[in-house]
Amino acid sequence: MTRTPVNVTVTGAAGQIGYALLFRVASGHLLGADVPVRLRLLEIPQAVQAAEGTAMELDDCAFPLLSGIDITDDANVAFDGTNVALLVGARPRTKGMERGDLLEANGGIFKPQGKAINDHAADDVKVLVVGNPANTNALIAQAAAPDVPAERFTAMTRLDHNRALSQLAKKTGSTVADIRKLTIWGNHSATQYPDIFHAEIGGKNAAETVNDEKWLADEFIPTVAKRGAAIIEARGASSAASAANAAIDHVHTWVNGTPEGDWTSMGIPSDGSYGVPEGLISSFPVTCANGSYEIVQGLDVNEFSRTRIDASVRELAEERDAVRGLGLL
Ligand SMILES: NC(=O)c1ccc[n+]([C@@H]2O[C@H](COP(=O)([O-])OP(=O)(O)OC[C@H]3O[C@@H](n4cnc5c(N)ncnc54)[C@H](O)[C@@H]3O)[C@@H](O)[C@H]2O)c1
Ligand SMILES: O=C(O)C[C@H](O)C(=O)O
Repeated sequence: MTRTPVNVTVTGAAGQIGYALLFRVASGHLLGADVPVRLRLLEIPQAVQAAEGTAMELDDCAFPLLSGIDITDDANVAFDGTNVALLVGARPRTKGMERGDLLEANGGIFKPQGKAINDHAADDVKVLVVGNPANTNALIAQAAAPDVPAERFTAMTRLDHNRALSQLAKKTGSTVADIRKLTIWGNHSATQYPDIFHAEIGGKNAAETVNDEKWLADEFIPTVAKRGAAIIEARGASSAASAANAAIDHVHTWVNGTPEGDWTSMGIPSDGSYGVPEGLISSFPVTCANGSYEIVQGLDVNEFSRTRIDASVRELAEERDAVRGLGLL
């Protein structure tokens, strides 16, 4: 193998999502079937041994693209030279909690990790925050990394995007492959807004095809927004395989681009577009090309959408103020 391996750091490597994620990173699904990777696994000291067990299994898969695995409990080591950082390690919520309830428990993880990324990561580092509350944790990490361009810090709303695709396909008797230009706006929380007004199904406008505002307001939006809680209720544990899959999708699209005529949803630092205050990490419709993303501009936002986007953005501002109060920003 002649190509230099890409360093991929995964935090929380011994957790549920870590277990579903690492094998796909190592087999080429994250970056491409011709891109060798070196894995850097970060865990808390008590879970290092479990991460070593996973590393043994990774070895046993004999993945041709996997050039090595390092395991550490030191963030400065884990992020040394990292090109892609997947920040998964954080506590998941349990039944009855909202993701925002994790702010205090998890927020403290992301400031030192942001600093370690600032001080040690490769110049081209791309960061995806999965640990909840993902948007605000990404904001904390980004604020602690002033030397890294802010736009490299992103939060995962691709799971919400994928959930919305599936719900819309079911409702309309289409397949997810028929659907384009769906958007998740705002926070990865119960206030998020899955928007089908610009989406297309087989080239036709999705909202017109559905033609059922009651379904949109009372079924589609709450089903997507509360899917995480429904999974916790049913499984007794938060989503893991679908979350890992969405993390793979997020980074793969960021690196390899969105298909012509489509876009995706990513939590990214706002540049003020669509009235979202600059700096908040909010989900937007984006296109990706050449390893960068751009917000899709010029979409007409109707009143139904405006109210919902504003509510979710308000929550993001409140979360930002709360972590500022905790000294994390
Ligand atoms: N954004 C999303 O769409 C989405 C989807 C699913 C889950 N999540 C979130 O992802 C996070 C992880 O979920 P999980 O199911 O894998 O949880 P888990 O409890 O199974 O695993 C978390 C792992 O993180 C480790 N960890 C804790 N603190 C750490 C630190 N400072 N550094 C490194 N590792 C650390 C723990 O030891 C544990 O192994 C949760 O916060 C969950 O809510 C987000
Ligand atoms: O809902 C959760 O707490 C886990 C995750 O964010 C999800 O959306 O499944």
